[in-house]
Amino acid sequence: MVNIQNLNKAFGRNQVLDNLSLEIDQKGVTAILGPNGSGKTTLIKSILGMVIPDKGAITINGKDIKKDVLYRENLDYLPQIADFPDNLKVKELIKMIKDLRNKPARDETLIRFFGLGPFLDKKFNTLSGGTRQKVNLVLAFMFDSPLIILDEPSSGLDPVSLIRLKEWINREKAQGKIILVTSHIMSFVEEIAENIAFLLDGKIYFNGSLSELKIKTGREDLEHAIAALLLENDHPALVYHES
Ligand SMILES: Nc1ncnc2c1ncn2[C@@H]1O[C@H](COP(=O)(O)OP(=O)(O)OP(=O)(O)O)[C@@H](O)[C@H]1O
Repeated sequence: MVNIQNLNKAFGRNQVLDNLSLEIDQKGVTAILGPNGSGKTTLIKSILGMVIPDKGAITINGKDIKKDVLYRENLDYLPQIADFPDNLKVKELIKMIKDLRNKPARDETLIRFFGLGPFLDKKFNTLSGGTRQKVNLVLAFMFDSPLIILDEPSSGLDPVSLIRLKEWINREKAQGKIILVTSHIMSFVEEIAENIAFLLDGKIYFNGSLSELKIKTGREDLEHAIAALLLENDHPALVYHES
């Protein structure tokens, strides 16, 4: 269970997270949604300890993450933009991460699942964007952690790979894991997520099930439900000026 209490984070004068509180105790997928720049990645990185909040507390399974750095042993993360050493082959990269974590890994199963066999001897930085994303997915899923955080996991994937990703996420859900996902692809979110946390202006504007969100906004699909939330709030993300 992830509990976030009164989190504040500013970059200079830009107050990105403004006393944000959120409790994620449901197993399955919670999608963290919000307009560009609303702070989704900042929130995720705060959970990961990669961004240090100005104020507030985060606990995972009741333990304050500031006091227990080992919590990251049981957490896996897919970054929006992965930055790996240049010139490493895919198999060397996977081995490096396995050596660093020193835990049993399901890399072979995942390599087969995402069809990465032919790319193992290629250098990571020479791969196409979608193939790189599949390597990132292998790295994110291979340690079988109970908490998985995926920042834009569908980015760059072709339709077949996207179906595979949804299949894999469903497998993880069936094992009772907590999965946090950000995505701007609402059809993807609608297929995988049970819960929606919607960020606006540094706060959680909506937190509940997908069906509650649709009922609240009177919309049948997530895309229109989100647009209705922004409209309700007269949010600048929906204002278009012709110049
Ligand atoms: N390291 C940083 N230094 C300064 N400003 C930052 C930094 N990281 C994020 N920001 C700012 O914080 C705000 C929120 O950024 P963040 O990446 O968390 O948004 P997001 O909701 O994930 O956006 P997107 O949907 O575009 O990925 C933005 O205005 C961004 O410019």
